[in-house]
Amino acid sequence: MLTLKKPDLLRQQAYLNGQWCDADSAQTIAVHNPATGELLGTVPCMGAAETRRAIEGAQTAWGAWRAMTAKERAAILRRWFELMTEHAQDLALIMTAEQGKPLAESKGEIAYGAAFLEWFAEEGKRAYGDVIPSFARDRRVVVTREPIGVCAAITPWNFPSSMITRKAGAALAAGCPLVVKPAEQTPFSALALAVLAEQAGVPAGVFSVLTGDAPAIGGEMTSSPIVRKLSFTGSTEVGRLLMRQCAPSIKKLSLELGGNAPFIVFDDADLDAAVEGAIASKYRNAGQTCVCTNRFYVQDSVYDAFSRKLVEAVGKLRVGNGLEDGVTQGPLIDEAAVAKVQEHIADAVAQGGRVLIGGEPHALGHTFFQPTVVADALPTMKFAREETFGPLAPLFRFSDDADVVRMANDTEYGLAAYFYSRDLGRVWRVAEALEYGMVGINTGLISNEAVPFGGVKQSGLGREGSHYGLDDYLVVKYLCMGGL
Ligand SMILES: NC(=O)c1ccc[n+]([C@@H]2O[C@H](COP(=O)([O-])OP(=O)(O)OC[C@H]3O[C@@H](n4cnc5c(N)ncnc54)[C@H](O)[C@@H]3O)[C@@H](O)[C@H]2O)c1
Ligand SMILES: O=C[C@H](O)CS(=O)(=O)O
Repeated sequence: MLTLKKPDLLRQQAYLNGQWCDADSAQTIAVHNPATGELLGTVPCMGAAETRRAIEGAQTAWGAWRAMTAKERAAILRRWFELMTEHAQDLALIMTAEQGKPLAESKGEIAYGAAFLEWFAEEGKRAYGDVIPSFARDRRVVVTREPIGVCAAITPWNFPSSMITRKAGAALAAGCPLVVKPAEQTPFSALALAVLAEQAGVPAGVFSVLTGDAPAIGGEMTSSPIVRKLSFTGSTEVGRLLMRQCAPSIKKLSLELGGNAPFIVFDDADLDAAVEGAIASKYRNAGQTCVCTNRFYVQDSVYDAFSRKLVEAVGKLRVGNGLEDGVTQGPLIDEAAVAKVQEHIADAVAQGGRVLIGGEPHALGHTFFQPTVVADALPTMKFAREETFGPLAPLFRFSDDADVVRMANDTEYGLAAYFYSRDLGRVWRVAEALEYGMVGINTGLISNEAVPFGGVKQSGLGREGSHYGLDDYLVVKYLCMGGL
């Protein structure tokens, strides 16, 4: 069982309109530790009725929340940030227990997630409008930016804390209340955020966390006329479904969806730096991030050297329970995730792919999997088109720049891309030709609260973080004052 300095951070009730409560049906969902299979606890299995109450509570709370000054809202968000920072160790322990990532990565996510509260506390004070030179002598034109209203959010298991604060920070700073449904695999991180939100002074109804039946809760969020905006982070498949469900009520949408990131190593790359970036962008969270590299393209003349260096670095990764010191790769989230990785490896080998390291479930059992590198990858292999979402690095060869850019862009996704080159002209040409929302150049780590995070094509809509992220929770109002 978890030993926390602040034991009441681990809640087995949902947080609705300032109250901790069970499901109307008293039904619960069990939550297990993916590293050990042990039962961590249960959370309420809520549905449409509880969701409706949370949305109505948010509508009730909205008036007073939007009437606060941006500075007053900022003070509460800042306090929430401070409490997250103060309790980072406990929050990280909860996250590693329910999601599996190494404790160091969990601590990193808590700091990253808290930073969105800190960032948007300040950004909310800069929701500037405009005064536009009038089109008539007797009129004056003013533009204001106002909170869109009650917002709903549905978030994934792979970053169970920061994917919530990335939305909550922007929504609350803009003056909007937010109702959140976290992933069923990782509810405790979300509920711990609610404990600290309550302590920070977030008023009842401004931030609620529902756990339970995803289609029922999502169905209410997407159909309620009170909900003006939905922010979703998760798979492209579910994103499409939610987009369809929101269409009848014309909700504003933020969609942070799937990816299939290319990682291009040109012949003029610093290979040691490229390997460091490859490890960071491929094996973080055991390959379970939306911006993880899914395809490595290595130029012919450096293919063997890069492959050798990468295999050497992958061999140093240590697989184990994320609570153990020195572990750098935890388990995958569930058996389905393991099966997907095995399917992609088997498909590649059947087409001539060569496993250079790994390739099998780890001897630790459960959902641990060996960090894997496969050489001689081909465009006909499944990982060329499907997001693996696991610790598998396929190595494709390429000859010239135009060819590799074409291959890199040959996907319905467009979230993140990476490449290594030290030729300035090549850097600009390739950066401008890649059809992605985010491009890492000579780096494998691009995420931060101050940058516009998001994709193009079927990786989503909108941006999170940065000053762009606030726009998604505001609407523009044009005031025309006549008779002057
Ligand atoms: N672009 C990003 O920022 C980002 C971040 C994290 C994860 N992802 C993507 O998410 C996927 C993996 O995460 P996942 O397995 O949690 O995704 P998922 O789409 O299966 O689940 C995400 C959330 O949607 C909920 N959900 C599922 N079906 C639903 C329904 N019918 N109605 C309402 N809610 C529903 C789940 O309960 C969960 O809370 C990957 O494709 C990954 O690339 C993207
Ligand atoms: O899985 C996608 C998240 O957005 C991860 S991160 O923002 O790159 O940390």
